[in-house]
This record gives sequence, structure tokens and C-alpha cells, in this order.
Amino acid sequence: MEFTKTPGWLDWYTGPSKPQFKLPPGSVDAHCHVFGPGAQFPYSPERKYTPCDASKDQLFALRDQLGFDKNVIVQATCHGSDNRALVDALRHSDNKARGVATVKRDVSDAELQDMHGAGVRGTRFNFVKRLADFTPPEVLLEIAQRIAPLGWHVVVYFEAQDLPELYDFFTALPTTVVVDHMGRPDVNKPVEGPQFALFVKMMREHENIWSKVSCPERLSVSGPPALNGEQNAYRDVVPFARHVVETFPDRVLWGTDWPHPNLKDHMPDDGLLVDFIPHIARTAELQRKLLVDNPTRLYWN
Ligand SMILES: O=C(O)c1cc(C(=O)O)oc(=O)c1
Repeated sequence: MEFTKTPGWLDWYTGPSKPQFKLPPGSVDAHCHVFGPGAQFPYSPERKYTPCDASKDQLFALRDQLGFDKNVIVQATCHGSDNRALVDALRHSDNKARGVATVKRDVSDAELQDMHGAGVRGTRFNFVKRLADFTPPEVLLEIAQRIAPLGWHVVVYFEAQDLPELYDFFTALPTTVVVDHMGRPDVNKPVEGPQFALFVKMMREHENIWSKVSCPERLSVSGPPALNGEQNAYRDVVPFARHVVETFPDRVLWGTDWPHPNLKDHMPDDGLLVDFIPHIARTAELQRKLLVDNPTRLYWN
């Protein structure tokens, strides 16, 4: 099948630089995606965008170029609940990738078992309105109860302004809950302001809630972008991510978010994104927890 990319689509950055920051051995890129290729794994009829292709081989080449050991591949919304591209990538990863799938209420136990065998360890609930249609909370809770016995967790993606209405649902989930991209704070607001404070309170009061401190390129308002050798990119995001890393060092994950769906402004050099890490995790111990210990515990147990 032939697909035409969403107008204005930015393709992932080719030839990323070698990071100056040396990742600790065993580091995991704990948030990245594969897109198709559409000819082999068609994009979902329900999708809200049509991306460029980003294959498993291209992802594994990036992993090696940046110096990561492993990947956690998160089902992208352009594939809906058809997890074939994800599962294919996991099966060809030589045990170096785990996955987070998207499942519907009618998923069978056999399908869950099959995905588990391939390396899926979580399911993703998406509350970002431009990406996914609404699913009633009782349906999501039913799915969470189905996957809990497998030892899977729930990944949630939402925007900060929606947290007040989602708070009770998230804190009632029976599994570990991993929040994508720090719950997308508005970084024009103060770190200690009420919006981000609610997110921090949710993590403080619920030890099963984790956060990915990823996506500065999405959250940043003032940049500068991770391009042209910039070693101090996305400075406005640093205080938010640093606060979460230092307050909850055992419950944070980091990922590139390659191939960076739906960016509108620029496409970052992934090597320079890796160089963002020591700004938010300032000691070797915090770096090891963020990049090695935490993802290994959650995904390779
Ligand atoms: O902000 C986004 O557009 C975005 C989209 C997806 C997806 O389509 O799955 O995943 C992400 O992590 C971020």
C-alpha cells in the first residue's frame, strides 16, 4: 500500500552526531517507535497522521550509533491497535528490545500471551486528543485488569492541563503506571507552580507512578534546538526534568522519542539529544539509575 505523508511532516534526522556524553554500559533508550514500513505494515485506518517510514533496522542502527544497548519500543498511534510492526521489531531485536503495545478490550488471552512472548511488557493509554479517540475509563480499567496478571504496566500519555480530570483514574490503576514526557508540562509556567506541582504530588503520593523525562524537543518553547553542535539545548525544560530525576531517582526513564512524530518546528540531531542527559541527571549515580537500572528492572525482569 502507498501512503502519502501528512503535509508538513518532518522526517527523522539522518546522520546524527556521535554524542559527547558517553552512555553508561547497558543503557536503554526507553521511548522510541517504529513506523511501518507502510508497504509491509500498513498504517491504521484510524490514524490521525501519516508518518515517513522508520524501520526496525533504522532504529537499531540509531541505537548503535548513539551507544545504547537496548530499546523500549512504544506502539505509535499511527498503527492503532495493530501491533505487528512492533512485534516484528521485538522478535528481530536479539532480546535487545521490549515493547509497549496498544490493545483493545476484545484482545484475546492468546494474543496477550503471544505479545508477552515477543517482549511486550506494557500497554499504552493515550489521552492526547489530537492523537487518539476517546475510550471510556471503565474500558481502560478493564484492560488494565487484564494485563496486570502478566506483570505488565500501563503507559499514559496526556497533557498537563488534563491532569486534574484524569488524576483519580491514574491513581486508581492496579499496575505500575509510566507517564510519557513528564505529563507534558507548560514550561512557560514555573516549576514550583500549581500545574507541575500536581504532577509531582501524584508521583510523591503514589509509588507505583513513574515518569519518562523525555521529549525536551517537544516541550521546549525557547530552545535552542539540538542542532548544529548545540550542547545546551532546550534550557527551559531542564529545571522540570532535573526536578523529577532528583526527587524520584528510582522511577524515571529516558528515551529519544525517535523518529519524533508530529514535530512542527525542527527535527533534532539525536546525538545532541543524548547530550541533554547530563544536564538533567548530573551525577554518575543518577545517570546509571535513569539509563540502566530503572529500565532494566521494569523491562528485563
Ligand atoms: O506528541 C506526539 O505527537 C507523539 C505521538 C506519539 C504517537 O503517535 O504514538 O507518541 C509520542 O510519544 C508523541
